[in-house]
Amino acid sequence: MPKPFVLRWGIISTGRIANCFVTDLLVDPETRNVTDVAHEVTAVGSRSVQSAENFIAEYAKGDKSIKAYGSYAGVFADPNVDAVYIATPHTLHYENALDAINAKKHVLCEKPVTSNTAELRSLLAAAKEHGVFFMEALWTRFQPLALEVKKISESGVLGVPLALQADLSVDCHLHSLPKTHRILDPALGGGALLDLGPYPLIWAILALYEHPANQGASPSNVSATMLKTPLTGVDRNTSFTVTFAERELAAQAILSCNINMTSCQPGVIIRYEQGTITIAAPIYCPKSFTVQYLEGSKVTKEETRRFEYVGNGWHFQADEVARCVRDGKSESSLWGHDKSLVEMNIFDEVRRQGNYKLPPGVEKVV
Ligand SMILES: NC(=O)C1=CN([C@@H]2O[C@H](COP(=O)(O)OP(=O)(O)OC[C@H]3O[C@@H](n4cnc5c(N)ncnc54)[C@H](OP(=O)(O)O)[C@@H]3O)[C@@H](O)[C@H]2O)C=CC1
Ligand SMILES: O=C1OC[C@@H](O)[C@H](O)[C@H]1O
Repeated sequence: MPKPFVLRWGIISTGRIANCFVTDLLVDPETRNVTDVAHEVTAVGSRSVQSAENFIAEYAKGDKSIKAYGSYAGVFADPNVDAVYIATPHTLHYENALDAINAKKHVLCEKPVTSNTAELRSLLAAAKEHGVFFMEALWTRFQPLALEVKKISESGVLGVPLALQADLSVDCHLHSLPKTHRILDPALGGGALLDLGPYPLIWAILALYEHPANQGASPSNVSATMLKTPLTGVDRNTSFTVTFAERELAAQAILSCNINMTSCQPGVIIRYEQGTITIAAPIYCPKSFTVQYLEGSKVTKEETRRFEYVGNGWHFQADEVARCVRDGKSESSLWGHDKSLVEMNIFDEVRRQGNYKLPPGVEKVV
């Protein structure tokens, strides 16, 4: 068997999601039947070298070959790093990703990719100029369950999609959080929309935006409302509808995200002309979905599919990055630049309608 292409990763920051991502990176790809690509962590950068060292000890089994840096710049300059994974709070993604791109590193950047569309456009231009791969880490889109939902959705067995409802809610226990926590701090892009909004939206993008009948059209309308927490003024409860009606498709997504309650089941309902697909919460990493075939309101058949693998689902996006880098691609065909742009355009509009302005100077490009 030919040797797998090995992507050498540098990790930026040592917080919660960086831990999760590295733990999954170190799962043997053969456990998910992947033999063409593999991953190696070669550097970890933190604001404190002690944190980087602790991170390597705890999450990378103390591997002495991994370099610990007390800055992010050290990782960007390291010749043994091919791709950088950025896991800092939302409003830092732009400057961290730009530094990585300027150092000619491929980039996988956590969601939401930037604070706004203008920052994203600036990053895409820089990635093009430096000839590097760039992708938002919308991990859900690469999970086997999502690939299967897309296949059924576009096979035509249920007809075309008409409507979609999706919610992601997490009880963040707001009153116990310090106001400087990234969920509450407006300077870090706090609130429900930027943190949780990508997940209901990813299902709308998969089922509606990507549907062949939509022919790649951007939404024709976005309507939104926000309730803010009096603690710091960030959005606590956000609802938005996204309409796709520019081409052959005429469908609406009703989406919501909340940071003061837990999710309900099912997390996503996609309604087609002749059936429904319901996806179990949590919608960022669902483990099952059910297809109901309908004749009128009568259910004629029902099938539930369940998914299991070693690890927690963050490794599928890493495999995609490795394949794209190996193949010299500038973007993924599963979650390409156009989809991040659709997302950020929608978020800009939702924040505009919800009158949620980030503090002056937080958005680096406007
Ligand atoms: N895909 C997914 O499932 C998830 C994605 N995320 C995304 O990942 C990003 C990080 O979230 P999460 O890991 O939960 O956050 P954490 O607060 O746990 O970690 C963020 C890390 O960023 C670094 N950092 C740099 N500057 C700052 C600053 N001013 N304030 C706080 N931290 C700073 C710190 O690392 P250091 O000190 O080492 O430099 C810190 O540990 C967010 O954008 C979020 O949307 C989050 C959770 C799940
Ligand atoms: O991406 C995420 O998914 C799970 C949430 O708990 C977390 O806050 C968010 O960043």
